[in-house]
Amino acid sequence: MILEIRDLSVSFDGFKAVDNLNLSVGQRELRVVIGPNGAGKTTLLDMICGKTRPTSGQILFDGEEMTRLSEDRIVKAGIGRKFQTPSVYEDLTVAENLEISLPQGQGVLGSLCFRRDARAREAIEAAAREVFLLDALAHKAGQLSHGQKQWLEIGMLLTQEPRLLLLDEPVAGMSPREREQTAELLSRISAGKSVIVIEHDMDFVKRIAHKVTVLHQGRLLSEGSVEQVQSDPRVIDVYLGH
Ligand SMILES: Nc1ncnc2c1ncn2[C@@H]1O[C@H](COP(=O)(O)OP(=O)(O)OP(=O)(O)O)[C@@H](O)[C@H]1O
Repeated sequence: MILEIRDLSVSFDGFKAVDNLNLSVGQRELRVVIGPNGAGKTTLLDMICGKTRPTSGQILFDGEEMTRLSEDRIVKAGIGRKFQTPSVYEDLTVAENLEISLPQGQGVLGSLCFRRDARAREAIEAAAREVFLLDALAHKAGQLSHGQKQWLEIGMLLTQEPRLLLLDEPVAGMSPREREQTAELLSRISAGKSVIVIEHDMDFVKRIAHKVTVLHQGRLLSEGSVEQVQSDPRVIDVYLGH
């Protein structure tokens, strides 16, 4: 297991947004987290990446306790997070956006060493190719479609070579074609890393999920294959039946 969450809870002014949650994610697993609005999905990812501090419980990444580490340390440990709205630098090109996200010391700008320069270029091109943006390297990020911005942000995360990627509704606002490409991208990524995706679109969930976790009111409601959770009466009752 790359991620083990034990008895995790967080309260906001006495309200339990995540309540005694246990969750394990395997190596090269693509896990999808679903559940109604307010179920605690985003809060769960916020705790894994260190943005929100749990009230109690443990988050073990590759056997190491992450619970009290800073967001920076958690990124360095190998956990990358993408938020719901893309946050790319609109005035910079695709290549520049990818470059500034390279791990420290690898950037082309200010680099005096030719070989390092070439390595950085290769890393930028590899990331751009991976997220379907090789032909757009010189374009300003502000000119990209919403879906392409989402891909650029995934590319920026990939340059940091995370071992666990956390994605909050990665296909929101994407065209059908972009969704298809994103499904392909996520399958490729999960051949080498673990991925946790929050998603509402069940057709997309069916295409990508190895396993699904259903949250409701901060608790684990159901877990299993897409077919298993889709036929679970509790899931139909609180989520899929609506
Ligand atoms: N910082 C905070 N302070 C107070 N309450 C919060 C905070 N963050 C989240 N909550 C509450 O915790 C609950 C869970 O929110 P969360 O955003 O994790 O749900 P979600 O499952 O991601 O929902 P959605 O599908 O709408 O994004 C909600 O009731 C929300 O209002």
